[in-house]
Amino acid sequence: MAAQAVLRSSAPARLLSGSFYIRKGVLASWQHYQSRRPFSNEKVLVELDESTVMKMKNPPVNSLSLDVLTEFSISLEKLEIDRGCRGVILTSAFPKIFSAGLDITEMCGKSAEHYAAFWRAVQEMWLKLYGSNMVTIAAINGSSPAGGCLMAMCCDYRIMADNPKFAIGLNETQLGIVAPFWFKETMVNTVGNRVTEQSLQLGQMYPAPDALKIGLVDKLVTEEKVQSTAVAAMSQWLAVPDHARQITKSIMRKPTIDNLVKHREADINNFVSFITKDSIQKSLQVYMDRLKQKK
Ligand SMILES: CCCCCCCCCCC/C=C/C(=O)SCCNC(=O)CCNC(=O)[C@H](O)C(C)(C)COP(=O)(O)OP(=O)(O)OC[C@H]1O[C@@H](n2cnc3c(N)ncnc32)[C@H](O)[C@@H]1OP(=O)(O)O
Repeated sequence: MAAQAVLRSSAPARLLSGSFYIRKGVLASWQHYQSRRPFSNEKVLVELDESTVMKMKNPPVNSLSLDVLTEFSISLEKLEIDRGCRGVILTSAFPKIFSAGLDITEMCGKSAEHYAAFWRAVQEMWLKLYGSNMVTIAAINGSSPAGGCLMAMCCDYRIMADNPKFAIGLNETQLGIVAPFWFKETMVNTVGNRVTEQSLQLGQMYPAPDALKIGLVDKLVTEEKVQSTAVAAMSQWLAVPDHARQITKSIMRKPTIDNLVKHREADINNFVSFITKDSIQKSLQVYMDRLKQKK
């Protein structure tokens, strides 16, 4: 129930409305006490050290299941209303994988109701992360296809491990599926229209050095330095006055966020009717089989 309540709230209220600050003020004292402690969730760890760090921990590859997405949105919401938290670093608890993207098993052989709930959770994660008032920095310590790339692109700044074996991109067409309009818009806002058009059609995954070249990530450092570099970048971003940075972020992102909010239900219906097609189910199954056979 709690998860559903959070999933129904909408992120733009955080980024775009003044009422957020009133709410923050009222709740500040107990929340400050509550949320300065690390949260012990199962699949999304929140560590409150030098910087606040959210670590995805869903073995083996941090696929984004309904559970993970729900836990992620709840954790981010908690941080969002915590006056003591102005920025968050998003990373993976596992070396070599940031996130394998959406959990393909959530999109195979399930009911239409399940697909609708799953897609709502994907949307909610995006609304909360893309619409966050906090400074968000992705510490990409491994590969990051599709939904993993989307999460990274939602952040304000991206640091990736400098290893050509790690790749990032929206590879949906390689699975026989289509990146929805708001994935596309997030990528356009990150790397521009031409690169997005080509990347999406080809389902292109970019090894880290190429990702830097096209601006999909902002900085490459050695694997060991990804997190410390994120902490250093965070202090730089936090040196800017919050109100000015937040309003600027809102000006940049509001049209994209509004577009999904406006078409949210239609987008869920589109997803359900797309994913329930026999041909799409077959494509996903073939892709999963191939993944399993590659060993
Ligand atoms: C009109 C238009 C309407 C549009 C409507 C919308 C249409 C739908 C939009 C859907 C958008 C989808 C977004 C996505 O994110 S889809 C997911 C894409 N992800 C991938 O392609 C990644 C696949 N995985 C990999 O490439 C590798 O696993 C990876 C590089 C991440 C790691 O490699 P590694 O060698 O370390 O690990 P394995 O490959 O051996 O994998 C270990 C086990 O994990 C399973 N696995 C991997 N990825 C996933 C996944 N995404 N979901 C579920 N399970 C996954 C893999 O099968 C292995 O399992 P077993 O150990 O059981 O074999």
